[in-house]
Amino acid sequence: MQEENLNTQKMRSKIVAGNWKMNKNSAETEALLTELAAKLPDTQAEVMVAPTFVNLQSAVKQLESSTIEVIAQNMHFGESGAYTGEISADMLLDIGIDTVIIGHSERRAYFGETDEILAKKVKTALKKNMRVMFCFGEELDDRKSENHFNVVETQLKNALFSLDASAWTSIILAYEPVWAIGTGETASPEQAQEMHAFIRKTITDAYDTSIATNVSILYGGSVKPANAEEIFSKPDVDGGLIGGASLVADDFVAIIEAI
Ligand SMILES: O=C[C@H](O)COP(=O)(O)O
Repeated sequence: MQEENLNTQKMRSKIVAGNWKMNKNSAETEALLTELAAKLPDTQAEVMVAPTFVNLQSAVKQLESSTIEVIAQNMHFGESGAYTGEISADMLLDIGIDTVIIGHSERRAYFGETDEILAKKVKTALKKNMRVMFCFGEELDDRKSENHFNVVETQLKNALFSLDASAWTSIILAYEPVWAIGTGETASPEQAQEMHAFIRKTITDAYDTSIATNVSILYGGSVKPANAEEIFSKPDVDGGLIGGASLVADDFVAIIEAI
């Protein structure tokens, strides 16, 4: 059993991703990427950054010779057409981006993205052979009423559980309890581990153990240099999706070092 755990641990990637949200103009983006590339520690983890749409293309060019991957914060489910203000999967691919965040709680809360919309986005991204970093997580009321496991299970089921088993090699999960995002509140390492283990069990029930053990599950929500190591030490936590702390090179580097 111990041997099996070691093997399965090796098979899934460790990932640290920085979601810059609506921060950093072009000069600031270039400066932060320059600093990050210079300070990037030796790591087995995949390191990703998600600048704003307008700076994606220059970021890709700037990081051409770096191992840091540039990813997108969002995309539309349509392939092209009359969707004013939106960006398609093909447009991202065209500038060298093949990983996209889908389902961030801010997209759900402020832009009305429902499970149904997210399921369509996931489907389009996978059809285009993109990798999806799918975000989900409960709100404070769900946690208080101890409904958090049900909420998370429903979010996964609605957006992901109709996918073919083969699609799961292109899925990264990011569990982000909404009450811990940008609030300074963090789920305790034990709360994170408890939920991540539940997520793996839910995937095992819906698919099988192999898919569940091979999918990377990141934790997001006020990860900082001070708490990263303890959170990342939990067996079912495979890294983090970092907001605020990814905007400061030294903090992001310290979080990468913690994995
Ligand atoms: O996408 C990142 C998450 O929303 C976490 O943000 P935060 O680290 O600022 O809490």
